[in-house]
Amino acid sequence: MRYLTFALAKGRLAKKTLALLEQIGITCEEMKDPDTRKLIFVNEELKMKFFLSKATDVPTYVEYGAADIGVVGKDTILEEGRNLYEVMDLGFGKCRMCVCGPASARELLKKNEIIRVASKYPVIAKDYFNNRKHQTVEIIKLNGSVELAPIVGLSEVIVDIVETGSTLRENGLEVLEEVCPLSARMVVNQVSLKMENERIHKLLEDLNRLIKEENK
Ligand SMILES: Nc1ncnc2c1ncn2[C@@H]1O[C@H](COP(=O)(O)OP(=O)(O)OP(=O)(O)O)[C@@H](O)[C@H]1O
Ligand SMILES: O=P(O)(O)OC[C@H]1O[C@H](OP(=O)(O)OP(=O)(O)O)[C@H](O)[C@@H]1O
Repeated sequence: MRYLTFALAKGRLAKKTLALLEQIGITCEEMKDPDTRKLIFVNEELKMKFFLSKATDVPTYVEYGAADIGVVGKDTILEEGRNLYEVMDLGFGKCRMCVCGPASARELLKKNEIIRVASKYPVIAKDYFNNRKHQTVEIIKLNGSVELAPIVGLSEVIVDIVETGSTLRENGLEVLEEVCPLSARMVVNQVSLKMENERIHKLLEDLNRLIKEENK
């Protein structure tokens, strides 16, 4: 039997991803060691391999088949635009992609004026405003602390993730429009879904059952 390889996003989603897999009997003890510098972990019994990578790289590993299965946020899937199958909403890591800014920016969005939009997610931001043909926007790519942009005058608004809303509140900003809801998703390589159909379907069935029970 060949190994089934999982690419998991490190960071915020990692802990819950590992906990979810553990609940359906997919474990890898070695991976839990916080001091390990190892990058890939093997469960010989299950014939499975696991690695954690930067979230934005998960869709790349899965598209090329270096991983059969990936777990990553919907935001990353949309931004990376890779060829893969999104097979399941895992129901954790819930947040929203929003257009945010100071309350005064509301008027600019209504008036269809030219606006500058700062974001870590230039593709999502561009797609969102492209659908509004009447508004011209300049997208400015940032790599973090995006809320700074309207405060220091880099942009009028931002497109960013909002979870609790604390970052916005503490910086005098608010949600102006919602782009889409987000959560962690399972993605599968297109060839693997055919070649490893049985094993992947069993995994999806187990996860579905678990998620349904948890939501009861
Ligand atoms: N409050 C939140 N802020 C950001 N991402 C969140 C939040 N809640 C859930 N998520 C999910 O977690 C993922 C981000 O995880 P993480 O914060 O580890 O990465 P990151 O900050 O984008 O990475 P990096 O620090 O490498 O830029 C997002 O892709 C999103 O799907
Ligand atoms: O609504 P909240 O609960 O405040 O969460 C949202 C904030 O968290 C994320 O930033 P992160 O901590 O990943 O830092 P970054 O901005 O440097 O990416 C996101 O980009 C928002 O800034």
